[in-house]
Amino acid sequence: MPDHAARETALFRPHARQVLADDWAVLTKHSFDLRRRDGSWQRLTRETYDRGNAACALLHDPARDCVLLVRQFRLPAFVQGEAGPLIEVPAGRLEGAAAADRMRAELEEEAGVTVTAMTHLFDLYSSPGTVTELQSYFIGTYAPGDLTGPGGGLQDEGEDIERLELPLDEALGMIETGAIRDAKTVLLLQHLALRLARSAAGTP
Ligand SMILES: Nc1nc2c(ncn2[C@@H]2O[C@H](COP(=O)(O)OP(=O)(O)O[C@H]3O[C@H](CO)[C@@H](O)[C@H](O)[C@@H]3O)[C@@H](O)[C@H]2O)c(=O)[nH]1
Ligand SMILES: [Mg+2]
Repeated sequence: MPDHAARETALFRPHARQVLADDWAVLTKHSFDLRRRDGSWQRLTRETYDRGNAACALLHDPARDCVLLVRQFRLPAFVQGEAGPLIEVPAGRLEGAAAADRMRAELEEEAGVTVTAMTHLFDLYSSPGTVTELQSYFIGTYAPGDLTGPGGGLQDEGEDIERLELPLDEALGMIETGAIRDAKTVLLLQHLALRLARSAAGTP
């Protein structure tokens, strides 16, 4: 990733940087001057957590009107009080690869699906107050014959991922009850519902 935090702009003047942790991801404390809207400069410190960029994808089977999701244990959600594993769309870190290529590989690894038709929607910040991550969102279709592998994730990386196929309406209902509360998953399910409603109404 280019080092934009070292760059002086009309808004931002870097002052000092300290790496607080450099292990799984990099936690950095930045000191910088920020130009306020009245033209004055203010010295600030902020921390960034850099775990690279990521991609996520929602696959829909139009014939059965169901979606392909995964369920896995997430420690940060458990720390927050989540009782069990989280239901999510397949997703993964890019590790330097192109987003579409990495996403196809993640779909194989996590959900055992070989995807043919997939469209890039947009790139969104996951949590821009803290995390540098930009996440590429994809949507696509699949059929039962595309479920060619076992999925499950990489055991030697500690992954134990369950594949779920749910009717779209049931998945949308699970957002209302709180059974699905991973933000990227909610966003993609609602995006799909909106797309299908617009296409049924003949709206482009
Ligand atoms: N050793 C170690 N491994 C970690 C750590 N954090 C995560 N891992 C492991 O690293 C792997 C990363 O798997 P990916 O599939 O590449 O990423 P992801 O965790 O699914 O990330 C996606 O989903 C997250 C949850 O919604 C998102 O936060 C993230 O942005 C991304 O979309 C997983 O095996 C995970 O357990 C850590 O601190 N240390
Ligand atoms: Mg993953």
